Amino acid sequence: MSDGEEDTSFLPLQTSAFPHRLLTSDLPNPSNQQLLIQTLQDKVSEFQARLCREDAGWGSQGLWTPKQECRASQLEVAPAGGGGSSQGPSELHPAEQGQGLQEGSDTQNLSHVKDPAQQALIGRLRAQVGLLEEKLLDQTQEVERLRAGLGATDLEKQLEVLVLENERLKQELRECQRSQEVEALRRQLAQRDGEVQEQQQQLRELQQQLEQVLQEQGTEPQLSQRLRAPSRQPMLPPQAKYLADVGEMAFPRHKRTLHEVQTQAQNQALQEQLVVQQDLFLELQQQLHESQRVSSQLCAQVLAYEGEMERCQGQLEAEMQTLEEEKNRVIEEAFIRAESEMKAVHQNLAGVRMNLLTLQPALRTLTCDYNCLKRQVQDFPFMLEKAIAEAKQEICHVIREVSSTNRELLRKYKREMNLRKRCHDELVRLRGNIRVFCRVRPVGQEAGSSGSRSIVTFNPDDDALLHLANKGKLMTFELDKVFPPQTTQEEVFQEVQSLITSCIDGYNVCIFAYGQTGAGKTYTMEGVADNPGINQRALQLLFAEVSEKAPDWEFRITVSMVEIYNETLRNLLGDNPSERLEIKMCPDGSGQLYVPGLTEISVQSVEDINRVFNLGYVNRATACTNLNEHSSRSHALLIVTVAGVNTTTGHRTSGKLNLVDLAGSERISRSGAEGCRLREAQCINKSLAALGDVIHALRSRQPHVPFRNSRLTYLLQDSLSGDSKTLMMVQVSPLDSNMSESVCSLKFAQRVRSVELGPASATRRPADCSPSSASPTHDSVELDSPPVTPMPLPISRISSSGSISALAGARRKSQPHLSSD
Ligand SMILES: Nc1ncnc2c1ncn2[C@@H]1O[C@H](COP(=O)(O)OP(=O)(O)OP(=O)(O)O)[C@@H](O)[C@H]1O
Repeated sequence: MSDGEEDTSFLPLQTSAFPHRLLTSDLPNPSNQQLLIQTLQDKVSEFQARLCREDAGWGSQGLWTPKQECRASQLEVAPAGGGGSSQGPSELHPAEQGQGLQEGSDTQNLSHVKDPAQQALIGRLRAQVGLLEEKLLDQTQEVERLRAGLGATDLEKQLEVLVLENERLKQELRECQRSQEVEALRRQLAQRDGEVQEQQQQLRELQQQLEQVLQEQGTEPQLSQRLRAPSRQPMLPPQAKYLADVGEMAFPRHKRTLHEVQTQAQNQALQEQLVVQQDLFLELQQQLHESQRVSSQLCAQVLAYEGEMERCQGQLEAEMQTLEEEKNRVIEEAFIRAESEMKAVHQNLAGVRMNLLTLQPALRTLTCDYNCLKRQVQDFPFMLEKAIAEAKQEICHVIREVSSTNRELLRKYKREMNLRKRCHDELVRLRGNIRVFCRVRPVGQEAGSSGSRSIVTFNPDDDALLHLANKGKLMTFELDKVFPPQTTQEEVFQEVQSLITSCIDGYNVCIFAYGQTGAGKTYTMEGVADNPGINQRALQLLFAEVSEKAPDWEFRITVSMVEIYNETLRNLLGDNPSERLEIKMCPDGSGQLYVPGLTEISVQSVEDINRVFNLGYVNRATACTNLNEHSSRSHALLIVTVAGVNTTTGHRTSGKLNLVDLAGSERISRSGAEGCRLREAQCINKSLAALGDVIHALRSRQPHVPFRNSRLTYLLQDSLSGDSKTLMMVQVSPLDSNMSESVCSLKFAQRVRSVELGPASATRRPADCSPSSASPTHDSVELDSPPVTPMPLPISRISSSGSISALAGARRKSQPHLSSD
């Protein structure tokens, strides 16, 4: 070792931080620590044992050299600095060193160690090791306790893996180092042992030689002899041999010199051996440095692992702290929540208790009710049987009462019906069986109306008055009802529907539309497609009334369509519309009239009516070239027969509704007609005049009614006589261009209506009328014919069944249709 080089191989272990930190660290596996400590202790012990052996070897020779003293002083003073080697031989005696060993450490099991300093050092180390082992055990138990309390976490698992890895690396390192060191130490030990033995042998031989030389100083011959026998001193160095030779020559003078030389030679040899030992010692020191360096590395690793473990433990503790705080917080929240819930539950419980207390009386009441009901249920079959029997008796009694009441009601109903009919008859009688209405058509829709103005005015306070401005004079006409131009078809029909329904009761009814051409007769009777007139509405009303009376009454409604042109009667629903029909006396001697060949078609719905009207208009069109012209000059009759039977009483009724669209009432002088037109006009005027005469005669209760003056009145004889009801609808144009015709029409209406009504005659119902009354039998009966008692005219004694399905597709444009709705 050179001066200034710091030898730390013999630093006291208690001053090093390594063992303390190693043992006080929180290593998870104490067995690893113990193993490491044990390894270090073994190394120290082995090194100490080797030193002891060396010391023992030196001590056995009884020699103490300054070098040995110097090494001992280095063991003690090395921590103070690196000048141990330069301080020279220590003043400390070996005996004092042994005393220090006994005072400073446990000398147990250290008897083999001669060096007291080493013994003290080892004792202190062992004491530290024992102290640290106790600390380590405590730490290990603390770690185990924490681990048991926390359970395995990810951090702990990671720590365990690191520890296992650390242990494995340490083990490998220890095994490697131990095997290398043990091997090296063994070799060194063996070498040192050999060298020591060889040196001891040489020393023993030198001592023997020295003793012999000393003995020979007293015994020259023995010395000379020994000096002459070089073969016996083969180990003497050449200098000694040379000195022996010189001694032999100058023995007395060089005896002392020889002794000195030999001593020097021996010292030199010992010096050389000491140098070798020092080299060996330096080598061992280097090995110890190497071992300490490895130990330092291991300590660094252990420190790193300790840091890692401390960090992990810190994290673990922080996590535990966080979990603990979280647990406390959750427990506190749960406690608060549980308290509030408990409070709510207590409140609910209190409410439930209150409800329970409240419900108990109700429960008792319900229990009583239940028991009562139970008894009632048990008694129910008997009560039910009894109640059923009573109910049956009561029902039978009620049925009997209802039957008697029904009979009484039926009787009252019949009486009321008769009373109603009598009242109606009385009303009609008071109002007159013949009524005259006037309808003024609107301006602007008449042919040739341009430049003309209205001359008709109305009285807003009296709907029976009509004023006509004629050449500066205001003519006033009084009728039963005046319809101004704005009157709708529905309003007109409402005024006539009472007449129509009376035919269901067995009355005969005639409704005439009278007026000049274009005054609106056809519009009033037939109407237009989207606004039907009286014909369609009358049939629709009849259907409604008949259905209302069902099932007490069964009705059959039949229709016939007839045209009278130039006093010729034609069947519009027959197969041959051109065929002329005749009005004949019934051959059974009843005196009733009938029209042989007149077609009657039974209708039951709106669709049937439309088909009948189509057929009538088609047949009317085929009989003439110009339908419009022809229609203005012919009378069109729609004859509706309503026959009913009471399903209860068997009472029968039969009424006839005649809806007549008369021909235009123009004067011949105005039209200037000639030839055929003149004959047409003559026929029209004749029939219209005959109609006026008949109505006048009927209204004035004349004993003779000239029915036979025209085909029209003759055909309608049964519907005009007796208690039949007649309505004359006079159509008037309001234009001044039609002034004269309007005046004529209104005068005709006035003449018909102005007849004074006579005392009420004993009218008879058609069903009650006796057909035996005398009636004119000749067609040429004039107005002065003897009075006749009106009687019904049986029109269709022989009727051909009309085929509705054979209707042609052609249809007159103005033909209105009833809606099936
Ligand atoms: N009140 C009314 N409202 C609206 N239009 C009417 C009215 N009266 C008549 N008309 C119209 O006047 C025209 C002639 O009427 P309509 O054919 O009914 O006369 P008419 O008296 O029957 O003639 P004709 O004697 O030639 O048959 C028709 O187009 C008809 O639609």
